[in-house]
Amino acid sequence: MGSTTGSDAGYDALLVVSFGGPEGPEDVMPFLENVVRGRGVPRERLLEVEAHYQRFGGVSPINRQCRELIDALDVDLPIYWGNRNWHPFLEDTVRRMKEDGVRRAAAFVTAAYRSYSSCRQYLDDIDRARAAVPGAPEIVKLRHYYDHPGFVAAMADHTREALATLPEDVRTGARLVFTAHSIPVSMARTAGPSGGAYEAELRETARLVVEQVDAGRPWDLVWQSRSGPPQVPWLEPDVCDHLEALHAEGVPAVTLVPIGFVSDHMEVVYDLDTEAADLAGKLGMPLTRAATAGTHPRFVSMVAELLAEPAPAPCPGTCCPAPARRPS
Ligand SMILES: CC1=C(CCC(=O)O)c2cc3nc(cc4[nH]c(cc5[nH]c(cc1n2)c(C)c5CCC(=O)O)c(CCC(=O)O)c4C)C(CCC(=O)O)=C3C
Ligand SMILES: [Fe+2]
Repeated sequence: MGSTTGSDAGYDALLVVSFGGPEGPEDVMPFLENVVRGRGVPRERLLEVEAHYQRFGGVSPINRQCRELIDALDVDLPIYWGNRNWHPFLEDTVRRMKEDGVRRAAAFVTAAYRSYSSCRQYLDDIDRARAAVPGAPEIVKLRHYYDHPGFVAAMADHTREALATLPEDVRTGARLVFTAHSIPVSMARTAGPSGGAYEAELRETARLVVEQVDAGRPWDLVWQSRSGPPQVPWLEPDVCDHLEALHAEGVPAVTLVPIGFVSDHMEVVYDLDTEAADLAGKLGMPLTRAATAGTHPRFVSMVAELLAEPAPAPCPGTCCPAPARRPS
């Protein structure tokens, strides 16, 4: 396993860590129960989300996207893959890594920004999986890559392509609307080492993308896929409310850029391509959606570049704290 990639930091394997998603109708409810265990998501919300998955035959695009990314990666290390919420589960993968003799793996997490859900929770998942496997390998989480030139270049290319598919007469006036998964306001406040990192990092990535695509074009950052009980405040505005507001202001067209997701998820194919697209149709407002980073060559090469960096310092234990667990 003498490798060029990652040899400085001494890795002998790459572990891709993701959220996981169902791959058939029977998987949907058990998957959702894994996601929301102890998190106080109301039953009605769960049934609503179940229906989104069932519209697509119970299949989320996320696992396929993980497989495609892994196939596209060009690294001189064995690659493993483990998820938080669905097969292949992280714990099973860590067990296999141990059996294969892996000693020190780098973890690439398919979430680019800092928050409890997108950083600390993955660190906790890794710790829990290691604790369940005696002799488990050391696992070093690679750094956050929201502002990495590879991620930015991929999203800039995809944004340019989506703008170019708008009808010509509305293209010049079209607004770029960046979207990310909403999180509770309390979680946003405590994101990162000094708070507010989730929103600040998303804004920075959006700014870098706009700079490459069309500096000076107006853009917004809005939120999608709100969950949780209605009395708990989450980041706003929601993308659909925002589309209505833009339409009322006379904005002639929109290109949505799901900057918060690194590949297609149910949130992208349902909340944007179905719900937001239907709304735009009703409003008579042309809408296109930028592809996620997925297997864009610059995003793929970014992973190898991250592996070649010196091992990052671990997140301070105080950053991105877990929210209080609520019974559902
Ligand atoms: C910040 C963030 C990311 C981005 C970072 C990352 O990528 O990790 C993300 C990704 C994802 N979220 C996903 C799915 C879900 N998220 C939920 C619920 C929640 N998400 C939250 C936050 C985030 N989520 C939060 C604070 C909750 C409330 C409950 C809790 O505190 O955990 C629920 C429950 C039902 C509902 O929607 O209410 C589902 C089904 C999928 C898979 C989709 C697929 O199958 O394609 C992916 C990639
Ligand atoms: Fe963190």
